[in-house]
Order: sequence, then C-alpha cells, then structure tokens
Amino acid sequence: MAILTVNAGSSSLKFSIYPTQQGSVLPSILSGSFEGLEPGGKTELRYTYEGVQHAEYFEDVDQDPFIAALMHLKELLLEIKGLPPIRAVSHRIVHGGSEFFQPVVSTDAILEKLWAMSALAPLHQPHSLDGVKAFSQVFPGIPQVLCFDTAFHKTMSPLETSLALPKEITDQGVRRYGFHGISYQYIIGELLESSSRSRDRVLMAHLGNGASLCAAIDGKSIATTMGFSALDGLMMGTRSGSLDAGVLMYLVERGYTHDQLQDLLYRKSGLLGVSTISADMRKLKSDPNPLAKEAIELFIYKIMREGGAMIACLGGLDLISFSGGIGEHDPDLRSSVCKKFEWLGIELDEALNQAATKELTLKISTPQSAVEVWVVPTDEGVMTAQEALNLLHF
Ligand SMILES: Nc1ncnc2c1ncn2[C@@H]1O[C@H](COP(=O)(O)OP(=O)(O)O)[C@@H](O)[C@H]1O
Ligand SMILES: CC(=O)OP(=O)(O)O
Ligand SMILES: [Mg+2]
Repeated sequence: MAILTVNAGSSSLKFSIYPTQQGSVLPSILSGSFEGLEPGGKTELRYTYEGVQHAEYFEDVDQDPFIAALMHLKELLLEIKGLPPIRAVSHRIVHGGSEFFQPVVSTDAILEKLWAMSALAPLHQPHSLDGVKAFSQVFPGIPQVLCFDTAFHKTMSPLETSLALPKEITDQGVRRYGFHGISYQYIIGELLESSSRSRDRVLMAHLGNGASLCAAIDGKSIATTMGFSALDGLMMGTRSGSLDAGVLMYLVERGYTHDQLQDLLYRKSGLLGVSTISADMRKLKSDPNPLAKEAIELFIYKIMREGGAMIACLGGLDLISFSGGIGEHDPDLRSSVCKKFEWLGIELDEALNQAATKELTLKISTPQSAVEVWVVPTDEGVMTAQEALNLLHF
C-alpha cells in the first residue's frame, strides 16, 4: 500500500509516492515535480522512479498550466506499471482559515469552504483544490487527505495574530494566519533530532518561490512573516511581501482594478518586478544586468529587516535554519544573510556552507558561533504522507 502526496506550490507541482508498512511511511519510490508552470511557458516534468531519472518538456498553450500538469501526472501514474496500490492521496492545502487546524479527509462541504478562501491565496488554493478534484476522479473512493499550511501556526498568541483594524472587520476572520506550516513542521522535527538548541530561540527561513520566516520556541511557532494572506512579509519570486497599504490606495485612485492589483502583487512584483528579468534566483545570479543585483540585494535586506522583528519576538537567537529552493541551494545567499546578523555572534563555516547539499540536514556554523546555523532540506511530501497515515491508521 502507498500514499500519493501532491504539493501545488506557486511555481511548481511536486508529487511523491510513499509505500507504507505497519503504520510507517517508507522512503518514496516515485517522486518528481513540474516546474515553470507559467501561462504560455514551457513546463518541465522531472521525476525519479526506481532510482532512474526522467525528464520531459511540454507546452500547453490552451490550458492553465497547473491543470495541464495535473492531467500529465494522472497519465503518468496510470502508465507506470507495478506501482503499489494507492490507499490515500494527501494534499498540501495552503489556507485552512479559522476552522481547519488538523488534517481532514476531504468532503464536498469542506471543499466548498476552502474554495471560499481562494482569494486569500490565489496562487495556491485554486490549484490545490483542482488537484483534490482531479485525484478524486482518478482514484474514486480513495480518501483525499487535506493538510493545512496554516495549522502549524495555531500556537501563535492573539497578540501575534491580531491586526489593528476595527472589530467588525477582525470578527470576520481578518487576522494573521501564517503559511509554509507543513514545511516548518518538518524542519523543526529535523532540528529537534539534530540539535540540542532546537527547543530554544529558533528562526526558520523557508526561501523558495514563496518565502517566509518563522520564529519558534520549544518547537512551536510564536511568530511568522506571512499573515492574512501569502503576500505578507519577505520579498518573494513574484510577490511584493509587506507593503504599505497606502500604495494600494494610490493605485486604486489611479484606476487599478482588483484583478490588476492581484496580478501586480502576486505575479509581477518581488524578484521579477524589481529585476525586470526573472523570478528565478539562479537566472538573476548569472545576469550581469545591475537590476538583477539590485533585486538580490533587496531580497537579502528584507530577510534582515523581517528577521530582526522575528528575533525581537524571540528575545534573541540560538539557531537559524535555511530551507526551500533558495535556502537549500544557494550558499552565497546564506552567507550574505548570516553577515547581516553578524552582530548576534553568528559565525559561518564557509567550507561547510559551500559543501551543504540538498540531501542532508547539516550544521554550517563554526563550533564557537553564538548562534547555530543549519541547512535543512525541507520535505513537505513526507510530512503530508505522515499526516495521512496518522489520520487513517493503516
Ligand atoms: N541552485 C540554486 N541557486 C539559487 N536558487 C535556486 C537554486 N535552485 C533553485 N533555486 C530557487 O528556488 C526557487 C523554487 O523554490 P521552491 O521551494 O521549489 O518553490 P515553490 O515555492 O514553488 O515550492 C526557484 O525559483 C529558484 O529561484
Ligand atoms: C505559501 C507559499 O507561498 O507557498 P510556496 O512557497 O510553495 O509558493
Ligand atoms: Mg514550496
């Protein structure tokens, strides 16, 4: 028996199949991702099955690229012979709102409530829910488990989640929620196994296409940079991060519609908007255009600025970790961020930093560093598989 996990990120669709045995999740036998899921773009499917890597490229001009990717995944799973029977599909769902803080088995009533939250995470929620619908059709009668990114942050205090708005607005559920929770739950689990300082004042940085920071004490989230929606906090691949609401009023006065604002803030800002070149850190690093450098500098500056607030919430810092596509693969970025926090007594072992690979959770600070620095390759897949198994007990 096995669990299929599906993670619809903002720029990618990741999937894995994990066999299970006597209540345990075994290492994945098939895993892969669709990248470049932008309208009109070229989609790249990479997957590994039984240790062999495969790559395919395709263009779907007439369809939403996420829907096209879901269709390809469906075909791939039907094509590959010898896969163990899928007993559950477990989905990462970005927004659970004020109601869903535990994994649940999907029902029509739950899906309807989650659809209503799409405007709060427009790059994710519709894709995830389309995924649930698609896989209910491919695997009829198989439970579809929904795991929420917001759930990990349920331990945040009312002070942290409150917004200084009139009560009639906050009573509607307008508050800070926080995201990347499935990733943070995995990261803190790795840190708890690896470091004696992981119960102290910990700052986790999830830096992918979407990016956020989470402050944790005793393994629990106490503050995070994303808020009501997945727009808040750090600068991201195509999202602005924290923004003075006065800018929105200025743009509305100049005729911007809701859809134009959504497109501007979620899809055209961040690294892409500032650089005018790309949302992909790899491309920006190799581009001589000064705007690419400017975008990277601003990305790092925002981590320092928001990180400072998180460290104040923690009352100091004992451990910082880097995860996500950028956090795991970019030693220069890690080094630049650590330099900004040198005043805390952080000392990076540059050789270890350069050597950190995607596969290993690794400490990259020197023994005398006042703050431990770790690279933790996050794994939202195994976390969602584990949650499904905990819920369904097979
Ligand atoms: N070697 C690398 N160096 C710098 N950045 C990288 C590298 N590999 C991947 N990335 C960055 O990781 C991002 C994707 O991160 P990921 O966490 O997979 O995204 P998502 O938010 O879609 O889950 C890419 O946009 C790219 O900028
Ligand atoms: C919440 C979020 O931004 O997720 P991702 O980084 O996967 O896009
Ligand atoms: Mg992601």
